[in-house]
Amino acid sequence: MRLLVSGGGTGGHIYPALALIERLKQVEPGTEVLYVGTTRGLENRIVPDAGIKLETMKMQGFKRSLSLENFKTVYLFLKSVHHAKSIIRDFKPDVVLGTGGYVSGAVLYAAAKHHIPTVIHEQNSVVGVTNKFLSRYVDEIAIAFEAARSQFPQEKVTMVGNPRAQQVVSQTDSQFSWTSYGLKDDVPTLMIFGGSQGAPKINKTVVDAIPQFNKREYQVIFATGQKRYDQVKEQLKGIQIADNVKVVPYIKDMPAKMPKVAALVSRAGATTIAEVTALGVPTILIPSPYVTANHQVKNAQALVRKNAAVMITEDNLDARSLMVQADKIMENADLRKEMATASRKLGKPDAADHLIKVLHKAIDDHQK
Ligand SMILES: CC(=O)N[C@H]1[C@@H](OP(=O)(O)OP(=O)(O)OC[C@H]2O[C@@H](n3ccc(=O)[nH]c3=O)[C@H](O)[C@@H]2O)O[C@H](CO)[C@@H](O)[C@@H]1O
Repeated sequence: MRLLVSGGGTGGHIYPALALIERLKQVEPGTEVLYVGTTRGLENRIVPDAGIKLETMKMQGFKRSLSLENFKTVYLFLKSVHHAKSIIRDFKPDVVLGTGGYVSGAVLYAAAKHHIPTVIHEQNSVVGVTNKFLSRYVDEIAIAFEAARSQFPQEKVTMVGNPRAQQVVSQTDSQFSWTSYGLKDDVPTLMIFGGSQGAPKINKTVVDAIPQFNKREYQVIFATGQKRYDQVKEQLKGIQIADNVKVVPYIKDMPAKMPKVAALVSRAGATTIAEVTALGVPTILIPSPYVTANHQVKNAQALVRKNAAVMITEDNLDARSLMVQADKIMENADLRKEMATASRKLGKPDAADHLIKVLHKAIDDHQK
């Protein structure tokens, strides 16, 4: 298959695309892939790291208020559609997949106008602006939460889950060892990160909690977000960090590591949730209050209702509330087992295979 993929800005849109590509290359070894991203998003690091060819375009989002910047946005969008058309002419894809972010808006719109089969993947329960716009033009829409179905033209929708779920469950036998971080393999590990970019409030709270984490029997791996690492190091000045706590900018190759954590503290982004439910990782979710229609709270509630996770709202987050929940879970293996079982019931560990079927359906329907 010749697959053109576009999704950008943040890890939650990029990792599902990469997981799909990895699986597609396994089942269809002749697959050729080209990825189109923005010049600024996380894809600039993550996509080439995964050995996938990346083309970039300059994009920006709309401002909510009327502003001159919006004219620039429209100009950049039209320029990107033009650029995307030339990429499509050169690459000649069989199908184009969009996983969200402004860049996928331009690429999928151009592909649909070119009569190339198109599929979008929506990771969230509340549909993103770009996918909402594209839903009129594309052939197929793959979703990961049932709640998204009614927000799209229903005849195009198929439930697939999130391909990243399949990727993490396929690596549960990885050789990864916590000793590579200076931690131990026989001690329960609590992993902490605030989404793919880190979250200042979570970071500050963890910094405040470090004197207590230092004294625990469990160990902690804390990723601050690449861009926020220097700020956290500044906050950490004068605070002692014991051997059981490690602070890093970013955790690469999460599919090898997440199966080896006892519990996770994180934002409630859709891709993170797909990973933890596929693996059954007990989770403390701190939804971002800065996202469209508060969708992370809805993501989190789906797990909390089934006792697969606990939620701390950002309003109630401080070192004390974090430690209460962290200790409750990390110091009780039976509770972790119960949460893991509940979480796994919500997982969709064959999502990539389902999405591949949808790609083929789009191709086949065009040949009819
Ligand atoms: C602020 C914002 O707009 N957030 C959105 C964004 O979140 P965000 O990009 O944070 O996405 P998710 O939480 O869904 O995914 C984060 C991804 O990054 C990985 N990871 C994280 C930290 C790290 O050090 N290493 C690493 O690999 C996680 O394992 C996961 O695969 O996209 C999601 C999916 O569309 C949405 O649900 C979120 O609401």
